[in-house]
Amino acid sequence: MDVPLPLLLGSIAVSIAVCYLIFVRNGAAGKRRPLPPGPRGWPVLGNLPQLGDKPHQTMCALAREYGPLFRLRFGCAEVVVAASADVAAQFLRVHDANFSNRPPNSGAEHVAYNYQDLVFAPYGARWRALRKLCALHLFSAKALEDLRAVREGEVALMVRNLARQAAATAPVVLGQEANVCATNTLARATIGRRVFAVDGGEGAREFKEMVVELMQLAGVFNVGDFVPVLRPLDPQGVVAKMKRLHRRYDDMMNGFINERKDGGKPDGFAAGEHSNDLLSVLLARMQEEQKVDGDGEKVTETDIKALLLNLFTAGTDTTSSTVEWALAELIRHPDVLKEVQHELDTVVGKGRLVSESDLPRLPYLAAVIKETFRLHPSTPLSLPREAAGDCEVDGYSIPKGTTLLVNVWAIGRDPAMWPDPLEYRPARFLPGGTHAEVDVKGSDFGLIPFGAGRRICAGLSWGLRMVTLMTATLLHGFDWALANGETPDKLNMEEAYGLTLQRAVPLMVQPVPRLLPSAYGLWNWSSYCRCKLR
Ligand code: HEM
Repeated sequence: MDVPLPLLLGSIAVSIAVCYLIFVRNGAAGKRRPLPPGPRGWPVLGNLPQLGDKPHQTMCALAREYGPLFRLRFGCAEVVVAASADVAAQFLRVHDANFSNRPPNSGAEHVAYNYQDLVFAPYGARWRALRKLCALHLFSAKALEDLRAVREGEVALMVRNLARQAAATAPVVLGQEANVCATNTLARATIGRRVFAVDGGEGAREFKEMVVELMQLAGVFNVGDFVPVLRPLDPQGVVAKMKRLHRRYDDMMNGFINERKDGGKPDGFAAGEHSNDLLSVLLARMQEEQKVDGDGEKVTETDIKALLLNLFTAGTDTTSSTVEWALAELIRHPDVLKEVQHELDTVVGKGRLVSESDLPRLPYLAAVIKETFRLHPSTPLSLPREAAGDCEVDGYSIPKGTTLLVNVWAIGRDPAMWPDPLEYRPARFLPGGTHAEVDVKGSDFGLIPFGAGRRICAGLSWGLRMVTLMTATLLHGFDWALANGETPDKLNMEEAYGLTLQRAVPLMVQPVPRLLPSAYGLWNWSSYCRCKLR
């Protein structure tokens, strides 16, 4: 974009003045206690240019230099980064009430219906009501149990589809298969039907790309969010992309709602199956003119679209990319794969697929899932929080308005917490291991892939159940060979940064069925034998 020089210079001058005023104010506040240490930043932009293309890794390195609580400046915004379990616990347990809001950002404004969603809703009655709605209809113990057959059915469908593909020579893009499964499962629970054909197709690829694009855009530290006068200029083009993406999501959400209003269904999809799926409940509330929080505004179509958007974006790629990382780690660690398959064969046998009722009897599998979350948390910097008031943490002043980033990725690799932190070793979570009692549900701050405190992931119970069931079923159902002549020791494990942690190179595999054909619902022995013999 061409920006006239006088306008640019004027903008920078105003930015310097605004930032200076903020520093003077924060300097006065900081007299009581020092601000946390941190690297010196650039004029105006602060530390933004130093973040690199993988900010969670840069911030991990900075923690080694400045300690587990350090300070950055993004334009005019004060930022603190928590990079140890102890410091994270200070923020998310001791001071959680003070950090229960999210800072303003262009993603919430331009994609998430101007903060009308759940993820970015200000902490208060409306946020509470939205969480309650989700808990009641999707994530409570009862709702989870009611929807168990949906999850098991969709996972079985994915596995059957993979068993069919195993007879072909084309490699499978595992993340894509897992994404179709995660998305269809969530869709059946929320809008009462699948959104993709089981083998995915173009629509599924497009949807995954949309979620990945959203996560990439949300992961960009947008200069316009931090240097107010540069905001209208949108120097990185992020806002323009967000607006375009929002229109595509909005079309999709309108499609879901209009189809339900018309009582119809698009070609090729099963009719709606739940008269009490989340969409039905929300539409009924809208028609009855009920209020979201019993007190504020009535439920509107925008509320419904914003909530569905949250669920479809926060709940799909997070789940499928964790499954993809798990499979990649197990392909690299055949001894661990053998151990987990032995456990699965012993508990489940070879004549059927894994069911959710098997999961409590699979401790080694549970350890595999924890170890995967430790090394590959799907949101490496969690979601940001904002200080509602001044507070003190670890002897440092944290002024009101400071943005908090919790480096979940760095905490999972902290050598002070985890012996041999870079080694994939699930046994550390088994009885007798160094971390036998640790779980991922927000009370052990060394392992918080779902965050912690009041704003902990709303879909934790669903996400954890899906990741565990999908991984278990894939490991039980197949042996895995890498495609394209790749060898396990050379498998590329690089990360591509976004708000969620994608693999830089998607995992391409050849599944080789290892159960009786009837377990997959396959009765065609010839196609089964062909894939067994390859
Ligand atoms: C592997 C799966 C998942 C991971 C690792 C994950 C991780 C996270 C994290 C780190 C946060 C921020 C928590 C914080 O601020 O402390 C979050 C928030 C959230 N997640 Fe998840 N998530 C997953 C699956 C899901 C699913 C399946 C859904 C819904 C279908 C979901 C919906 C949400 C929502 C609505 C929030 C915002 C909560 C709030 O602001 O109150 N997530 N998630």
